[in-house]
Amino acid sequence: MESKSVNLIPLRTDFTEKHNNICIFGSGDFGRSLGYKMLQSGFSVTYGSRNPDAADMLPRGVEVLSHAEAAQKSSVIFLAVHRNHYSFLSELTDVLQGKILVDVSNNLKINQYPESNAEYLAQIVPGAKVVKALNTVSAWSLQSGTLDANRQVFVCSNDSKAKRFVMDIVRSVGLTPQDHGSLLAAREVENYPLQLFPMWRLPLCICAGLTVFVFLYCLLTMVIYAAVNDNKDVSYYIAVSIPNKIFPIVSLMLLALVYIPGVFAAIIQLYRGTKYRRFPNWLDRWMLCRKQLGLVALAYAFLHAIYTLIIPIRYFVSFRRNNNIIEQILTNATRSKFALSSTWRSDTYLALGILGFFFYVLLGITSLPSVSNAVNWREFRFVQSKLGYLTLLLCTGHAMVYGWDRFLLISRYMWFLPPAYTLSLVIPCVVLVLKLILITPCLDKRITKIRQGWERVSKSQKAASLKNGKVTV
Ligand SMILES: NC(=O)C1=CN([C@@H]2O[C@H](COP(=O)(O)OP(=O)(O)OC[C@H]3O[C@@H](n4cnc5c(N)ncnc54)[C@H](OP(=O)(O)O)[C@@H]3O)[C@@H](O)[C@H]2O)C=CC1
Ligand SMILES: [Cu+2]
Repeated sequence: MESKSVNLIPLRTDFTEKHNNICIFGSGDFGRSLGYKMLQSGFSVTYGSRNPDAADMLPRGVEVLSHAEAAQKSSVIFLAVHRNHYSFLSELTDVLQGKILVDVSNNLKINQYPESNAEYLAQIVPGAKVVKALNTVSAWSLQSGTLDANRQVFVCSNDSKAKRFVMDIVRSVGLTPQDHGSLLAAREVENYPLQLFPMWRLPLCICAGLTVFVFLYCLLTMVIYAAVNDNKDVSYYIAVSIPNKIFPIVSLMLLALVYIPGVFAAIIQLYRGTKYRRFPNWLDRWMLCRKQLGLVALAYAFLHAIYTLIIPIRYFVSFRRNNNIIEQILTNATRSKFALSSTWRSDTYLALGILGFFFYVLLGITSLPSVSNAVNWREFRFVQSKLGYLTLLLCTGHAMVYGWDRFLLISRYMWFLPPAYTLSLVIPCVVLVLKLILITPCLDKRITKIRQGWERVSKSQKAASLKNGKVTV
């Protein structure tokens, strides 16, 4: 509600008469919504259209003229026309001389043309000051006012004055302009709306790959093995039992994958003796998608928690339990005594799971922009690193106590394959052991020094600098 009232008040009042009039070429969806928004914000709007008389769906209170007439009414023209129709502008080069021409266009594919639409426009109308803006805002959100998700407007131009002017207009309609530099950046800006979750692709692919792998592993060792060896049909495991193995196993693997690149980075820096050299590309990409990896891991942990809660109400579980009791009554036998060690084991396993899940959720919450913006850098690092490792430790402990000594029992190896839970322990154990080594005082001190800018000078570098007469410390 508040955002709407802000949108209605012009934030800048020093526009002159001519500046206060905005010209829009094109009376289509975007042109219409933009005009509506401009009117709301206190600007007067003139449309340039091929058929001024036929443009009857435009907001009330606007003027509709031919392109040439409309252009004369304002010093800034928003071009709400698709790129493949820009050719009509070549006849208007005289009237567009010195005008600010705002390119709002998008393409259908990433890097569809050799040059950006804005650069192409600058070639067609060389006398105009071309500014790229507003292409990341949809016509629908402009008109309906649901701009909360995409308030940011990237603006770029070779003319800094024109760029500032357009940024002021953008601000006046309640959006947040972001200076993206020269027109060279237009290509990148035009690609933004076409990208589909770019940071999520790698984490989702890794997650999908691991899910398929663990599913096949469980299918083989649980369902197919039982069918082949014991002639038993346990295919119903596919609905709940196997997913409840996949979710915790993949979740723990993904959580470990969040922390392993940090460990690799520290090892690389220690080996190189400097932080002033780029990491390999694969490591950079991996580091950048850690948050997404963590969130996918959290989603799987959630599913594991829900699947675990429904275990007591499953038919097959209650059937087995009741059958066991009935059998004991009929044979008048007590099969098992209360085992203290098993009680400890199961309680520890559950407690570690609950605590691990709690910190998991806490990590997820602190990665939300609204929360991470409210904490300083040190607090953020504390939560993401220290609490992150604590979560990994608790969850690894949870999986270890769950499995206990099962990995030692040969009867648990189906076709020589270890029990599925052991798969989840490999990466976390590697990460935790490496981290333990890295936090030993001698290595920790060295890494801290490197991260503060210290560099190890190699013998050859020393010799070279001595040769050049330089003194190195
Ligand atoms: N729709 C959206 O949500 C968004 C659109 N954009 C961009 O805004 C621009 C306009 O999109 P949109 O409004 O959806 O498209 P429309 O097809 O709805 O409108 C385009 C307008 O361009 C004009 N036009 C069509 N053909 C020609 C031609 N041969 N010569 C001159 N003018 C012509 C017409 O206006 P008239 O009849 O008055 O001349 C027409 O209404 C595009 O570049 C698009 O990429 C950017 C962000 C979001
Ligand atoms: Cu669990």
